[in-house]
Amino acid sequence: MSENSATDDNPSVPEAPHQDAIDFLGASADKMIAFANLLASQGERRGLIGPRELPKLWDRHIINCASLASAIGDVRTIADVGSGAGLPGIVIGILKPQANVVLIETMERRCAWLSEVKETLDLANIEVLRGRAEEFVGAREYDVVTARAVAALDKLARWCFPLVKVGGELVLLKGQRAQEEVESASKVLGRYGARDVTIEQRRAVPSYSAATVLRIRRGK
Ligand SMILES: C[S@@+](CC[C@H](N)C(=O)[O-])C[C@H]1O[C@@H](n2cnc3c(N)ncnc32)[C@H](O)[C@@H]1O
Repeated sequence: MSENSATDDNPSVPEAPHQDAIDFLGASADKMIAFANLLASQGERRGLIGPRELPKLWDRHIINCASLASAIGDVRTIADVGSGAGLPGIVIGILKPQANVVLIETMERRCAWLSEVKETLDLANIEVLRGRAEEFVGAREYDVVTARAVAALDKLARWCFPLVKVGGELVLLKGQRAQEEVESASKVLGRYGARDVTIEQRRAVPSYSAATVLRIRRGK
């Protein structure tokens, strides 16, 4: 287990996760720390994460995504659209080894990164698909589709709802304007019979920040 701590001299060393994070992660802790360390050592050079984000890697990124993962029940199939550095897709894949987690990402070099992380951490439940979410419509449907920082909700719903099974859910990390986004996207949400819309401040680990999680169920 890593004993690293962030220092001004070496910003590529992430802070060590708090003890309550280790407790929350349980059997997933070693792989999550290994993922954080990969991001810290390669993320900036590979254009995945800004240098100023590194000291906040656990709070703003890993635990933020873990809070979203904690909103997802025991489902079999999950797709994360626009995974980028693996946020939240890799975090979900580590926390939910029983689920098949598909990472849909359009940029080739980000897909290369995601595939390397999958191999390095031996994440057999993760699959990386290169392309835009819209290109995969009709191929498969998922119990849950997730996304963080990819697009505004009206666009995201158009791309992602066709990938969600009827009765399944979109589970999104959003900002403070989540409610406004829901109102602006009402037309497209109506097209997919959206129901059970909830916006929740979710904090998987008490000593870290809460995440704004928006959930919308697909109707008929
Ligand atoms: C701002 S980054 C966010 C990455 C990551 N979700 C995060 O929170 O750090 C947005 C990512 O979405 C990808 N992307 C944008 N539109 C997409 C689409 N239609 N289908 C799949 N990926 C998309 C981009 O290539 C980029 O990697």
